[in-house]
Amino acid sequence: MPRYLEGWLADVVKISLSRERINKVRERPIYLLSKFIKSTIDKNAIIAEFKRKSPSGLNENRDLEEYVKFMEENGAIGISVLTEEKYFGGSYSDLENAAKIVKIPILMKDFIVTEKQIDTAFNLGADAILLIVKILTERELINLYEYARNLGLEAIVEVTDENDLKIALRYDFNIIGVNARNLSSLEVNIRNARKILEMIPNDRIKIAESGIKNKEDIIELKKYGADAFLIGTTLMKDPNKIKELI
Ligand SMILES: O=C(O)c1ccccc1NCC(=O)[C@H](O)[C@H](O)COP(=O)(O)O
Repeated sequence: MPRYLEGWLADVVKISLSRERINKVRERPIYLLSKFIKSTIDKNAIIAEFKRKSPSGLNENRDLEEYVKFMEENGAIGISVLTEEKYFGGSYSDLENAAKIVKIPILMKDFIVTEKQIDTAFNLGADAILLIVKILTERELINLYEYARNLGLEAIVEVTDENDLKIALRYDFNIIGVNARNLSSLEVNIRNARKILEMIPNDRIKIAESGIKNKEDIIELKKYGADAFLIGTTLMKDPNKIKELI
């Protein structure tokens, strides 16, 4: 059973626990996110996120196919697709549709607490999944990580504070996401994210997530060790921004 949670997080985990596995034969090769990030030298490694709405108040209904195609054509090295339905307006069909279009890594962005969700990610063509330290027990985190790796998927292990990071660094998770957004209060604290980034050893791939608005934010986060940048709201509001952020 995931960790004790309150409010919307408890609700979103309860929904995750009951989501059905989608049984479908995977139709695309696996594109390793770690490889794409490590081989990005001449530009910023941007993972462009598709999310229609969010608890923080985003509400942007764009054409998914157009968005993901545009991001790939303009240099994004990955796509994050929200598949959580209630709070983010996402769906498994969004993931399936994105997988038919792009030839760059796709992250299934959801609140993953079951193996069924990881099976669905693999079957629908995702290349990576998100494992959020804040909502999982350590045993669940390890088990789900190994389950994903056994399918050939990579996992971004997401931390939001020093306690989460202390847990994540006990294991050899090779991709760590630092979310500047507090998942309960929704407050975005870039300063805190920079402090967490600095605490991560350089043998891990570090992804800065949330609150990235402009090139200055990227330059600053790079100074603190970020290798890649997961950007949703800024790009959903104005996809052309990718041209100045890349
Ligand atoms: O986006 C939200 O409002 C949100 C609220 C609570 C938990 C997670 C949330 N979003 C998921 C994410 O981590 C972000 O979508 C992602 O990091 C991109 O953030 P942003 O560029 O600030 O949209």
